[in-house]
This record gives sequence, C-alpha cells and structure tokens, in this order.
Amino acid sequence: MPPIDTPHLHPRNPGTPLDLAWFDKIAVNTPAATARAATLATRRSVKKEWQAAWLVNAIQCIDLTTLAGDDTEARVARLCAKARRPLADHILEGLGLDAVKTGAVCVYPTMVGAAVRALDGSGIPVASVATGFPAGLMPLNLRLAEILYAVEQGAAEIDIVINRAHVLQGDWAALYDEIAAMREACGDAHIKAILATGELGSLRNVYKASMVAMQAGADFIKTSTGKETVNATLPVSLTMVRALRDYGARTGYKIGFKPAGGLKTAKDAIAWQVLMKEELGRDWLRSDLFRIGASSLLGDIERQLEHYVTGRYASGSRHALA
Ligand SMILES: O=C[C@H](O)COP(=O)(O)O
Repeated sequence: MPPIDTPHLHPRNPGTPLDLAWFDKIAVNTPAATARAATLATRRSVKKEWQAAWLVNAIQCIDLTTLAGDDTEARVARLCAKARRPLADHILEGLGLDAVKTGAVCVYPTMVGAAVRALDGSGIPVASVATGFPAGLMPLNLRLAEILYAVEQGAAEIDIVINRAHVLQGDWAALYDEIAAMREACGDAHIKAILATGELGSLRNVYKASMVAMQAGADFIKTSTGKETVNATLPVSLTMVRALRDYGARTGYKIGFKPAGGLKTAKDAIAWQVLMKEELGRDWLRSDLFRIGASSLLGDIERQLEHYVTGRYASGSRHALA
C-alpha cells in the first residue's frame, strides 16, 4: 500500500481586520458548482490499489463524533476506544500497518472530561462543540463561558456554531465580532467555525460567511452541525474551499476544512478527499488541515478495508459502532 503522509504543523491563522471588499461583490454560479461537484463524486481518478490508502487516510482525518441527547460517559469511553483502534488487528496486519487512529473525538462539553481520560496517552485530541450547539441562540456571554468550560475540561479543539441570523441579515460586523471573541476565548485551542450552511439560504452567503469566519481567525471552517435538514454537500463544500483558497492567496495562511453531517460511506470519504486534492492540493489531505465530522462513517470504511484485505465482506454487525 502507498505510504501515508505524516501530519505537520503550519502557522495558525491570526485573522485579519474585517474587510467586506474581499467578498461583497462575489457571485457564485450555482449550476456550475453543482456540475463540478457531480464530477467529483463519480471520479475514476482513485485507482483501485490506491483506494485502501485513501480510506486509511480518511480514518486519520475523522473527528469520530457522538452528539446525542442520550450520550453517557460509558458511550464516550467506547467511542474513544474505537478512535484509538479503528481497525481490527487482522485488517491492520493485512494492510501492513502498525497503528492507525482517528483525527480527533468530538463530543458535547460535559463529555470532554470523560473523553480526555479515555484518550490519555493516545495523542488523539478531544474536540468539543460549544456556543449553544447546534442553534447558537444563547446570549454571547454564555456562549463564551461554554468555550471556557470546554477548554478547562481539556478540549484541544472547539467547534463553535455561528449565529445564522447575522448571515441572513447581512450583518457581517456582528458575525465577525462574535467569532473573533470566540477565538479569543479558545486561547490555544483551535477553533472550528460551523457555518450550518443548510440554513444560510444561498451559496453566496456560504462564501461570505466562510470569508468572515477566516478573517475573524477561524482555524477551520466546517459545513454543518449534523442537525440541519441539509448537512454537508459537495457544492457547498466546493464553495467553502474556494473561499479558503482565496483567503490563502490573500494572506498566505492555510485554513482547515471540515465537512460534517450525513457522510456515511467510503465513497463519500473518497469524494471529499478528491475535492481537497483537486482544489487545494495534497496538504489538505492531512489531519491538520482536513477533518471529516462523522458519527457513522467509520463502519463502512472498515467494511471496505476488510474486503480489500480478505476479499469478502464481514457481516454488518461486526462494524456496528461508528
Ligand atoms: O460534527 C459532526 C456531525 O454531528 C456528525 O454528523 P453525522 O452524525 O451525520 O455523522
């Protein structure tokens, strides 16, 4: 199997002053974005012998997630065990790999402590959603306090949600100020800005919100909470990575991208990696710049890798978790 790139660090995005001129004239051609996205999903460019490497890479970029009302510390501990050892030993052996782990584990704030304990010594960071996830409709002081709590519990990454009303009303200064305050509250923890794109009304708004989040200092921009009616789609992702590319061209900073919500199949994992590679280059196939937020993707990837190694599929129940 081809070698897998080792993640390496790049300078954090410090943000810029709010500058509407970077996005206020933007026009997004929706039919063109949709057509381009459709080619990504059917691309034959990933040859069969490389598919296993792409799937292992996807595992290393997964934010293995549980964000359910009935989460318990025991469920989080089981998820963390899966994050440490996402593939069964015989699959690892068959692939000729020593160890593979997920990019992070993503949980609600009150589950951060349990996740940190369960991941001790693994090097896997804990990401916490915060700021009134998923709707974000709480006073700003409470949203900032939630970030401080999650950081204090040991979260290394904070997935904030934006206030969709600021986007829908075109109040870019309010959006910028809130995200900048959230970045400050995060301190050394990395901030992923969830745009909840399914609720932003248009791809133009998606581009604008992406740019404002990056100007306010976001380390990552993320599509969705997983709770919107429409979550991660390829046209939305294409719009976001074009904004990310434009921000990089203007500032020199590399921003991460996280599609999340509804990604369930190995095919999805390949399609989004093709998007990253074609639009941004190989650096965006590493976990410091690319994550996939998913609660149920790992099972199908494991199934496909088992097939690659053994030539047959195990029964679905063998890969039930995540
Ligand atoms: O941030 C991650 C999402 O909540 C995951 O969504 P999902 O449950 O549809 O995979």
